[in-house]
Amino acid sequence: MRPSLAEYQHVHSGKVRDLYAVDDEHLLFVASDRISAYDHVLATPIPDKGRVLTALSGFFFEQLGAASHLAGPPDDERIPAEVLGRALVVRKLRMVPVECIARGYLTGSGWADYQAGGSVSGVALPPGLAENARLRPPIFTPTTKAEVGEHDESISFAEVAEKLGASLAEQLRDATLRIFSSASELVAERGLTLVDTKFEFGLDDEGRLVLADEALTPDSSRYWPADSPGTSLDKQYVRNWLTSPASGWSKSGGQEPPPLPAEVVEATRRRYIQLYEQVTGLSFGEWLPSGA
Ligand SMILES: N#Cc1c(N)ncnc1-c1cnn(Cc2cccc(F)c2)c1
Repeated sequence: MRPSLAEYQHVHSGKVRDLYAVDDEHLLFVASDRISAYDHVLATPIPDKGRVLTALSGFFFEQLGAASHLAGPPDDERIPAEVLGRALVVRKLRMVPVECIARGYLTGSGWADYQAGGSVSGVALPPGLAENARLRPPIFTPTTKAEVGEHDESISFAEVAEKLGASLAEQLRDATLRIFSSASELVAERGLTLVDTKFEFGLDDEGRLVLADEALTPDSSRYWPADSPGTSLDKQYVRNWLTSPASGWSKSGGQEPPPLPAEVVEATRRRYIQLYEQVTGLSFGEWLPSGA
């Protein structure tokens, strides 16, 4: 008999994820169907988003072979029925207070930083690069972990080393770039470009570095179709509608975004499922709960 979610102590809620204590050594990492856009958590959930992102994390935790915080299978008996398929049991770690970002392309905030100063998180880049330019080799561009409502701020590798010590800083950089490169190769074989990603790491009781949080989901990463650089795969329908006259909303108006039309919700749901099936080669219809 599975426990109910109410039996677990709520630990933390982010914009789209929730964390509960299972016992002294384990947490329940829950992905919601909430979606954020333009720094707002939208009023309209995307059905199956939490299940898709959990299935993707589980896939990469298994495929990449890196030491991860995963502490049980997707149908672990400790997972309550109401979140089965969108929750994982994970080991409790001492979390490293740095967001570990790898970039294979110059886009998003990296492009903005480059335009402003010719570098990203202290990594100097050649002049004259265009937006979406490929970065060979990929670069490590860490940020702080901002408080709720604040934005993460770029920090240099030297600042990470000053904050955490040179050895741990080097481990974070090496692990981030190694896992990013492995995942990039894997998804490239499936017609996708992994543009950038944010990893979070923790330390276990023996002081070993362990991959935590979510892994290579569209919430922590950018993916492009390999033949269409710059095309967001998951939130394009939402962003296009929100910034179209049809929504009656303005990014700069200070208002909460309006609810999404059903067709935008369904198109976005299908995009998430399509990304999962393209990355994994598996049918999302086989993912939990399937009468588990
Ligand atoms: N992963 C992980 C993890 C771990 N394995 N051990 C200890 N702490 C964490 C942990 C603490 N905060 N977060 C971010 C986060 C995730 C999910 C939902 C939220 F609200 C917030 C992660």
